[in-house]
Amino acid sequence: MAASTFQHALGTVKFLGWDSSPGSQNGISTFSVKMVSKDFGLDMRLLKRGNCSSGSCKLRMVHALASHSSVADPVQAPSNQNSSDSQKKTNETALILIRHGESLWNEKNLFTGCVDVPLTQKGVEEAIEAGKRISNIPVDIIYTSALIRAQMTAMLAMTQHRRKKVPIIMHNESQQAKTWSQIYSGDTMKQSIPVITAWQLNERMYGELQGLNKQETADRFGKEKVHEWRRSYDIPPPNGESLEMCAERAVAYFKEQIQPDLLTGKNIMIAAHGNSLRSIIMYLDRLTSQEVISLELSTGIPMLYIFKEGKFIRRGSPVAPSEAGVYAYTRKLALYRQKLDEMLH
Ligand SMILES: O=C(O)[C@@H](CO)OP(=O)(O)O
Repeated sequence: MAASTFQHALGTVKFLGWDSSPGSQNGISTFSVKMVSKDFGLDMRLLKRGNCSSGSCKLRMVHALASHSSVADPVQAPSNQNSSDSQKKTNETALILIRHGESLWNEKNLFTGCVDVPLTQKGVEEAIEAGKRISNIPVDIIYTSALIRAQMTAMLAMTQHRRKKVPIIMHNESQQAKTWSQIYSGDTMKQSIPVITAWQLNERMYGELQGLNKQETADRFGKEKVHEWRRSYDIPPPNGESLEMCAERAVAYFKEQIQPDLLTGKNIMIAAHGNSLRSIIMYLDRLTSQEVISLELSTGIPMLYIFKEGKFIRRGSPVAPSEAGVYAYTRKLALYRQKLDEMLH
């Protein structure tokens, strides 16, 4: 039989054909399928025995196998995993945005931009506190920037999550990195959350201000000039990116990579930066370039959105893991939390 592909919610499943191995004896045929999951960057070849002979039967078995190997949460997450037309159907999913905790250069009041600086002790504590606040909200995929302060924040926050899945950074930078970081257990995968890193979510590149002290720069160039560089929409700092330029790549990435995951029912957390998140919030909340100027984000504060019927509904920041308002708002979130309670008691 010619190789055929099958579209599963988790990725593309490719039927590679019948195997002529000893498994095809005694009327039991062996067939081989390959599953390429977008979520896990997974490229897994599986051998499965089956006794089907018709093409449709084979495809059904391939589907069953793909479902078996999926990262679907045994706690019924508020997603449409059981729906065959989940691509089109209306979903209600959670989107958490979190700016990284305080970095060593935040503490020193230095322009940071794309310089890769780690968290301070306070930043570590902020990330853990943020994790407590979202510990009852489902997370299926994590997106972070390529910078360590956002990645540390995401990882530390997930140590507090009640579902206790393991966040795993996907290494797709080369074929070797991909191959060497593969997971070969479906069960282990079910207990994992893919962490996708993307430079497009990086902080706005601050050009020749990177490494300069913010106060000293204001003293030297004037308060107004520095405020214009920091908070105007379309005026870039010397040889750096304006917020508009940062928004072009961050929002394009959100629309092309993250929004399709939300549409297929995935609950997403994005750990990123002051300006890349301001850009994304401008898109989510339909802010004008005037309105975004006054938007300020604190370090380590998670913000929750519900994605429903193609719209982003801002829910603000859960103040505590048990905040009633968040769970009262959506039945699916309340149900998820209830299942966690049942599972953990
Ligand atoms: O230095 C930076 O990279 C950013 C975020 O800390 O600063 P600003 O608040 O000026 O955009």
